[in-house]
Amino acid sequence: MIQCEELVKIYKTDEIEVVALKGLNISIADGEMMAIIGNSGSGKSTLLNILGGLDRPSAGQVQVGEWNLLKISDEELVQYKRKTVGFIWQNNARNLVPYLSALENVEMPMMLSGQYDRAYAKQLLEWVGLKERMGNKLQQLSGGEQQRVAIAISLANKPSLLLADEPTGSVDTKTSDMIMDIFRKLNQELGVTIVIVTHDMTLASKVDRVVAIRDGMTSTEFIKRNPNLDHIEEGGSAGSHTDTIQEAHEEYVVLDRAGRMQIPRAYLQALKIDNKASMEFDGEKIIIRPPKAL
Ligand SMILES: Nc1ncnc2c1ncn2[C@@H]1O[C@H](COP(=O)(O)OP(=O)(O)OP(=O)(O)O)[C@@H](O)[C@H]1O
Repeated sequence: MIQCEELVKIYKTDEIEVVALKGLNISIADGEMMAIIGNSGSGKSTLLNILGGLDRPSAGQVQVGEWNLLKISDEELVQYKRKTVGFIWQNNARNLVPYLSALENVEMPMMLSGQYDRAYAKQLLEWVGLKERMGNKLQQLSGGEQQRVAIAISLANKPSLLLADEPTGSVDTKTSDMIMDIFRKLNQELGVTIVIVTHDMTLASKVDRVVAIRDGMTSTEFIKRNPNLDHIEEGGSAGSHTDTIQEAHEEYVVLDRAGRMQIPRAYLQALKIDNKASMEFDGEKIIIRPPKAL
């Protein structure tokens, strides 16, 4: 579904240039539900905004389904945003209207795109557990309920890709679990591809694949050892909220096509490796050491 190669994003202001993505590679399969983690400023939102068509890449390749987002025209981009992609933010105040009901909020984007369908709007609100509250005005709903309205809105145009930037950032654990359950249901029953950007490791540990971004590039990847654990967890007999990524997932370092990889700064500092290292292949493994003293 998504293929990014050597993706670069440069923000230019009057004085400075910020290189937010520095040749990022990532591919995400059709129907996958995965998470992206990384420190503040590592480029997560920049990547998500590019994938959502909210921002233009500076160089590299980025393909989402049939769309080449580097070459896409402005008119096509409007179509892309309407038809292919749905977006959920941490703070949804900007795309919810407080004096309209939950149902009206979901119907509005449908009207704007000429695909008005009240029955479907109701069905979406039922999906997110708001059947009884759909007539309530947004301002009468709790933060977690509003977030679920936002999820229903993001699905109003039947997107095949759902992008969520810190979707559980401002809700409690119970609502966060509920939102993850909704995502899983959407993913499994409707086949929507879901990409979640998060700081929340508990949430990240619930998806099959987690990709870490460091300094504008993908650095490590965590793959769940037993993808079936989630289903057991739903029944309440396995898994727990204290699951960390390390417990449930195997960690791999990401290599790009040219064989480049990122070595964590902490390792380099511990070994006092600065701008070069010695590398040795012993037939089984590769050993990286500080350079020999000359
Ligand atoms: N519109 C912009 N203009 C200039 N620089 C920007 C802009 N947006 C982001 N940046 C810079 O690009 C880099 C990556 O930012 P980004 O928001 O993608 O990080 P992030 O990983 O999502 O961080 P956070 O977890 O704090 O949201 C940062 O150095 C940021 O300051």
